[in-house]
Order: sequence, then structure tokens, then C-alpha cells
Amino acid sequence: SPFVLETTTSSAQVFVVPESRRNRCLRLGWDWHKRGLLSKNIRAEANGSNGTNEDEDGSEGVLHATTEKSKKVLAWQSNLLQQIAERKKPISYELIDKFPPNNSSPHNASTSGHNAVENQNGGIVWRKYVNSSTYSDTIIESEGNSISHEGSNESNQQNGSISRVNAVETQKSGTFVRNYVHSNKGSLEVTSVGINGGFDEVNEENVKIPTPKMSSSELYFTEQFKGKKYQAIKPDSDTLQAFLANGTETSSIKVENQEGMSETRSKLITEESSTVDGEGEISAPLAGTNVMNVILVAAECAPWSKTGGLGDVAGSLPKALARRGHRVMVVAPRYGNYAEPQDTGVRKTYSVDGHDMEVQYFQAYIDGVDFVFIESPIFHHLDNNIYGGSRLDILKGMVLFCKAAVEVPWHVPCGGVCYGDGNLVFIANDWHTALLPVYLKAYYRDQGLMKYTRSVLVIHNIAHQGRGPVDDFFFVDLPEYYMDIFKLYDPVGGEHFNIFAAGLKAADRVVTVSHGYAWELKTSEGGWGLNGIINDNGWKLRGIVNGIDNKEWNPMHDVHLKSDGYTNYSLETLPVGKAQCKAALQKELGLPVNEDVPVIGFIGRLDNQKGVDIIGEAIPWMMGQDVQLVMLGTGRPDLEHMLRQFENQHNDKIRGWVGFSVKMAHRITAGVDILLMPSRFEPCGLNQLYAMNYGTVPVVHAVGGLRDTVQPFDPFNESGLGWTFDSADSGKLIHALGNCLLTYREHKKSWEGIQRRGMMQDLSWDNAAQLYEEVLVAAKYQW
Ligand SMILES: Nc1ncnc2c1ncn2[C@@H]1O[C@H](COP(=O)(O)OP(=O)(O)O[C@H]2O[C@H](CO)[C@@H](O)[C@H](O)[C@H]2O)[C@@H](O)[C@H]1O
Repeated sequence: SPFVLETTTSSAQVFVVPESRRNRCLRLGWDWHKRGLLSKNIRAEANGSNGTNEDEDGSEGVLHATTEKSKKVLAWQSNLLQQIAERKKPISYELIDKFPPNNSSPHNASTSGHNAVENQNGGIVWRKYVNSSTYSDTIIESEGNSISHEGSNESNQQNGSISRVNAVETQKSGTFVRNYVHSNKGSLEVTSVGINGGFDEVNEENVKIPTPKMSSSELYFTEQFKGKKYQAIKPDSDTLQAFLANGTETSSIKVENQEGMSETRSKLITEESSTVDGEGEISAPLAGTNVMNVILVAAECAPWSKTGGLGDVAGSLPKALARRGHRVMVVAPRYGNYAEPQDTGVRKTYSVDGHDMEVQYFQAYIDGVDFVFIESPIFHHLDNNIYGGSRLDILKGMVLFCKAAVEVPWHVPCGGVCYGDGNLVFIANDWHTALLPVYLKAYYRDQGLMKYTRSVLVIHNIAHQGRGPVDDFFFVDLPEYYMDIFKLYDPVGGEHFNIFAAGLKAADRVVTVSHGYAWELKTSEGGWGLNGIINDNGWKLRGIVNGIDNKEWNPMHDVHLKSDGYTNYSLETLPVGKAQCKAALQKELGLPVNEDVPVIGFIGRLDNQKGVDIIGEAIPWMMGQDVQLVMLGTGRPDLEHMLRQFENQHNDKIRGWVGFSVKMAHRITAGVDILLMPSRFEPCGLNQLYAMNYGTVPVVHAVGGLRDTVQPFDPFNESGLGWTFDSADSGKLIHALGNCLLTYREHKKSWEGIQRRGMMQDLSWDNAAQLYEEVLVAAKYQW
């Protein structure tokens, strides 16, 4: 037969395509069955309406089409090469100044806006280009006395950027590294590291910031953003060593927010995409020629907003992508008055349910990532309840958010330059932002706009889908022919409107957060009604296990372990350090302080997924075991009540902390011996990863990401990382926990082996970021 029966990948419609046409398309390199326009022609051709027209044009027509297509491909390639060259600039370093001892540095107002540097022992100045109009200067001054930078209110136009310095800094003695980041909006970020010395005061933008004097061989780092105060505090010796050994900047900063509350945070700022090897040699970014612009869009982003793991991922994956050399932005709603992001002055209006709504954009550049927050009254009151309100309120909020987010690369300048829509991939997350891939397609790509922009949708939890009656379609403001991709029938909801379903179809690629969950999603038990769509789109689905933020969740640097009797610890200091944290936790929670009693922990949202009720069923058994149990969570009122009740009934053994406390989550992770995760399903799970990083042994239901990440302990080979049980019921949990407690009590060496193996794993985001990059590249080249 001259006809081939084909099924489109996206809509499962069946077309009959003449083989001659199909071969021609393939020769020309067209992905014929995915091109809407071509598909229409093919359909017309198959229906006989225009069946032979093109063939009648003869070979000349074909030649002409081929030449035109080749020209377009060449133009596209040269455009890409240009973008790659442009992306290399951000990581280029230039040695702009070497100044000898006792000399004024020529690194003065004429080049950067800084005045003369007096230095007895000389130094060097590196300039790093963040992009063509933004750069930062790092002055590395050798040991010397009486170094001063006298700033003046001057502006300097260079490469389109304006540098403005109004800083007076004095240092008594010591080696000193300062980093000046200039933006063409006139803002200045100064980062300074003093080694073997200290400085008296830093004055930027006329804000006096007294900093404590440091004794010799101490290092500290102070960071200032316009109008914000950061007070330096002393890092520990491990941090100092890390800085000296790796060229990694480490900061421990005390942040004062507007309400006068203070919170201590620790940050390790790793050098971004490239490093300078020796004298002026520049190594390529890890992503090589794959560097691209990436915009991750999420409904929450830690540390500003977080209800669970999505916030953690949005706060940390982008930093790992930036370390590979990509230009990376996160876009999230602005639920509160956050300290760091500043108003960009950009205002845009979008229509939601027939009303014009204005949004503002706030921006901060932190750890190599642009964090952009979208401000609207619709989000602003939600600080403590970000998914609160009615179904329609949430839907309208997400319509506004996605409409605004997809245009961020056009409107919001970061470091003075908008991202633009070439070489750009959006990463949308869960149903809240699953509209973004649909908008990208319907509003822009279908109209010939954002031609080189792609979208990836990440499934963190399929249980929440953005379901509603079919009429909800009219709130999302799309052409009527888009309705079909939102419509889903399943036995639970009947025919309904489903945002996740539409996002999965429209996205160029789909990622989920573990291999196990990628498999489960395709089953009727794990797919929650979307398994059919996921199977149809299986070719674009990939499982990538989450990483963890090694600065936030690291027992060596954890800021929540620096007070109240807790302590930082490492693999070397594990037995002593962890015992001290356990005692501090017992004391803080008012439990008997006893090193020999195993302490079991649970942290998580109190809902059906996390299986806290299964722990509840096991409590009578547990209470006969001479153990202590600490549970932290918030969520369903009946489960919150259960936690409180257990605490009341077993006050000498159980603490049930109802609430959301990041500090307590860190302290429990460090202080308990065992972490329980009896989740009914768990796409990835972060708490077991944090636990292992802290030498805490996980006992988990072997499902989804828990099965992927917790290899069961094998006493014969002394291998494995914890205990697993194969179904979510209390009997299985008791059996696994029983073996775990036996090993804790009677096989101390094995126990320590499990702890150490857990801590020695590389759980960082770096591996996962590399795999995400493969997905981004695949999306980029998909037509
Ligand atoms: N009461 C409380 N106080 C303080 N902190 C609390 C807390 N309750 C939870 N947390 C914190 O919230 C995070 C929860 O992360 P998880 O990955 O375990 O779950 P979640 O189900 O929200 O995420 C979904 O997305 C993530 C990310 O992809 C997947 O790992 C996961 O399987 C999927 O269900 C952890 O950082 C935890 O410490």
C-alpha cells in the first residue's frame, strides 16, 4: 500500500499519510508528524482536498523548498553559535590589573569606579564578565597594612554599564579579597573576605555597618545588598579550610529583616560556572556548549516560601544548574515582604477572568541565580497559607502567575539584561505551573513567537492535579480548541477539567523526581488517573532523583546547630557530635536526657501520603520498647490532634510538635538516631536524604524515591543504608523497626557503618543537575 498508518504522539489521532510525502518529509529532516502546519497539510492531502498540488510542482518546487529550508537551518545554527559565544562571556575572566607593592592600583575610577588602592605588598585585579554589560571585579590584595578604598559618588559608563561606588572601607592588616559586582541600574554588591585580619567598618551607600573586629587567623565575610544590613559572624574552622583549599567563598551571615527579627543563615558561595586555573587560564563551563538560559517556575521557593519538598527543590536545583554555567532564574509568587529582592520597577497587566490585574517584579541575584518574585494582591496575603482560599481563587492565582511568568524573559532585566526567548527552557513544576507549557504553546509558539523556547514539566506529586468541572476551562483564557487537552475522564472524577493533564501534553519533556516514581506513574495505582496520558507521553518522561542543598543541610555548617547545646559535626566527629545533638534535642523537648535510649523521628506534612497514621498504629508496640519518639508536622486537623494526644498519653516518651519549623526540622534530623518514613507513596522524599547526610538511619516504606535511595542493610556483607518494608502497614513497619533497634542496641559497629555509609554518599544536586541538563538539551532540540 502507498499509505502508512500513523498515530500522532500528542493527540492519538490517526492520520493516513501518503508514503511519498512521508519520505520527502523525512529527507528534508522534518519531524513531520509533530508539526501542526504540516500535519494539517498532510490531513488535507489524505482527505484528497489538496492531494496532488505539490507533487505537480515537480522537482523544481522540491529543490526550492529544500534550499529555503537549508537557509533557515543555517541561519538558526549561526544564531545558536552566536548565543553560545555570548554565553561564554559570563564566565570569561580578564586579568585587568597587577599592581606592585607600595603602588597605587590603576584599578581606579577610570576603569571601575574605585579609587586608588594603597597596598604595601601588591596584588591583582580580576574582572569577571557576568554578561556583556555586567561585570564584577575581584581585588586580591596580598598581606599588607593600612589598605583603604575611598569611594566617590561617580558613575562610569562602560560597555553599557554604570558603576557607582560610594564606599569607604578600611582594613588594619591582612590579606584581603573583595568582590565588586556592578549593575547598570547603579546598584553595587560588595563581598569581602579578610584572612588573618579584619576590618573596622564598611560604609556603603552611606549606611554605616559596624562589624566586629576579628583576631588574626580568622576569616570572615560580609555581604551587603543595597539598603540591607548583613552582620558578619565568625565561621568555623572547617569553613575556613574549605575556603582556603577550594577557593570557595563561605559566609555566615546574620540577617536582620524589617520587623527587627533576626535569623542566622549560613551560605557557601561556590565559584560559578568556570574557574581560573593558574595565571589567566580559563576552564570551560561544565555545561560546555550546552549552556543555555533556564527559568524555573514554581509556586514556592525556599527559603522565602516553603510548604514541602517543592520549595526545597526550587531553591536549590537552580544553583546547581548555574554552577554548570547556565544563566538561571527562578520565578515564584511574592507572598510576603521578602528582605533580599528589590523592586525592578517593571509593571505589567494581565487579564484574569475578564479583569485586568497589574503585577510587579522583584529581583535578587543570589549564589549565581536570579530570583524573580511576582507581586500581586492575589498572592500577597497568602504568606502563611500559600495554597489557601477557594479552588477558583487558587486557579485564578495560577493563571495570573503563569501568564506573567512566561513573559518574564522579555520584561524583567536581570543584571541589566533580559534573558530573551532564544536558547531558553522553562522548567515548570507540578500542577500549579502546568499552565505555563500550555500558554507557551498557545499564546506564543503557535503564533510564531518564542520559537526557540521550550518547556519541561516536573512531576513532584501527581496526587494534586488542578481538577475541576469542565467549565473551569473558561477561566484559563485559551482558544476553545484547547479545551480537549484539559478534558479527562476517569472513574473517580467523571469527565472533568485537569490542568496537569494539559501540561503533560503540552510540555516538550517531562521529568519526575525518581526512577521508581517514573515507573509507578505509569501504573493505574500510581498514576492517579493520569497514567494513560503518562504512558502516551512515556517517550518524553525521565526520572531524576532529587539532590540536597549541601549548604543548608550539612551537619558541618548547619546554622541551627550552633546554639542551645547543639553542635556541628562531621564524619570525623560523628560519635561525639551526634551524641551532643541528641542530648540537646532531648533537653530542648523536655524528654529525659539519656544517650542509650534510641530516639526515633518523623518530619512531614500530616496527610494520607506520609503515613503518619501507620506510626500511630505502631505506637502501643513502640512504647514497650524503651524508645523516645519525636514527630514534627502540620496538616490534617485529625492527624494534628493525634500527635498532641500521643504526647499527652506518653509524656515521658513522645513529643508531637504541631507546626512548621525549619529550625526544629534541622535539629530533629541531627538529634534523632532513626528517621521513620512510612509514606504510602513518595515521589522522591528529601527527609531520608537529609537524614543520611546527618548520620541518621532511615526506616522507610520501599516505594518511589525511598526505594531508589535507601538500600536495605545487609548484615552479612555490612552494606546498605537503612531498613525498608514492602507494604504500608504497621506490622511491616514494626518488623523493620524491630530489626533496626536490635542493630542499634547490640551491633554498634554495624550501626556506625550504616551511619558512615550514609554520610559518605554524594547526595548533592550536582549529579542531578547534569541529568537535568540532558533533558533541557533534548527539549531544546525538539521541534
Ligand atoms: N512541619 C514541618 N516543619 C518544617 N519543615 C517541614 C515540615 N514538614 C515538612 N517539612 C520539610 O518539607 C520538606 C518535605 O520534603 P519531602 O520531599 O519529604 O515532601 P513533599 O511531600 O512535601 O514533597 C514532594 O516533592 C518533593 C520534591 O520533589 C519530593 O521529594 C516528595 O516526594 C514529594 O512528595 C522537607 O524539607 C521537610 O523538612
